[in-house]
Amino acid sequence: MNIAILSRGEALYSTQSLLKAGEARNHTMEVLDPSYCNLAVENGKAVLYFQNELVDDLHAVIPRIGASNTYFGTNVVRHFEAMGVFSAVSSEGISNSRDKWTCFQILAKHQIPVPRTIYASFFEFEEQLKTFNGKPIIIKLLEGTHGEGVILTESPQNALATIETLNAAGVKFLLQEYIEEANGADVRAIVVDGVVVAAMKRKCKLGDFRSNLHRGGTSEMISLSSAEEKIAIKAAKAMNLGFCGVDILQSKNGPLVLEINSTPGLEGIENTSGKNVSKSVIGFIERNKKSQ
Ligand SMILES: Nc1ncnc2c1ncn2[C@@H]1O[C@H](COP(=O)(O)OP(=O)(O)OP(=O)(O)O)[C@@H](O)[C@H]1O
Repeated sequence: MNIAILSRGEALYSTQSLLKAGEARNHTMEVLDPSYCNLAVENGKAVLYFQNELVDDLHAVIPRIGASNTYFGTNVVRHFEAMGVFSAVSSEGISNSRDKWTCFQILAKHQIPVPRTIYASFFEFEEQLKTFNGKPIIIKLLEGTHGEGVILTESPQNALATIETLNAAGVKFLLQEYIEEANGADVRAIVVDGVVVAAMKRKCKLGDFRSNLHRGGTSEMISLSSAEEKIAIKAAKAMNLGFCGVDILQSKNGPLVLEINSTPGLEGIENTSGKNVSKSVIGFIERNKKSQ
């Protein structure tokens, strides 16, 4: 098969890992930078050019769309879908997972437990702060990533000052209960084709509450409980994502889905779990091709 990885970073670990996994299965692999894809509708058909060259020989794409390129990158994926090219990550799943509130709405629709979260108009936020009964509150930017844009406020006064500042800067955010018993850790499960293929526990560095590896967190191997495994699979399905990372907080009331990542980094998870996630993604593409 001819498979393209849609990535702006050919040298990145994740891109290289996917390239190698595809080549090991004798597929013709290439990397296309979505920023150089030109999209057209010609004679009623979706057509795509990479710079000036027509791209009409691909069987599948593996999107690795970064947060800084969500709008155009998702359009490129949607264009391939319109051309009948199989995408390992759906354009719908990418755009829905990038906006944290949209993601929570979809998870709620599918009865998937998440931390108590509030999105309200600025006029209502002060009232809504009271519903947290003076407990610490997490304030999150709707489109933050790598733990940037996640703030822990210890008191309602801090929360109000933060909210007023974000509002003055014109930034959209949500309020969320702080799951203290998670103890600065979360679980990342990688789901491919409805199966958890790898998992790890991430722990924050001393003095932080965010477990992101980009924020200096550390990771260790973990076996998921059956409740965690079920919730990860259900969340990926609800988001229509054939390949994604599901972040879970271990709360006293059971696992809570924190977020879905449509472009999960592969370096941390493959090295920590010892699992070849890329091989699973290529297998997913092969099975899909066979069932066509
Ligand atoms: N409600 C919460 N209670 C406890 N800890 C939390 C909560 N929300 C976030 N955290 C911690 O902060 C980290 C970053 O939060 P979140 O995953 O929402 O941010 P992000 O910027 O979207 O990260 P990512 O790069 O994974 O997309 C989480 O991994 C978790 O450790």
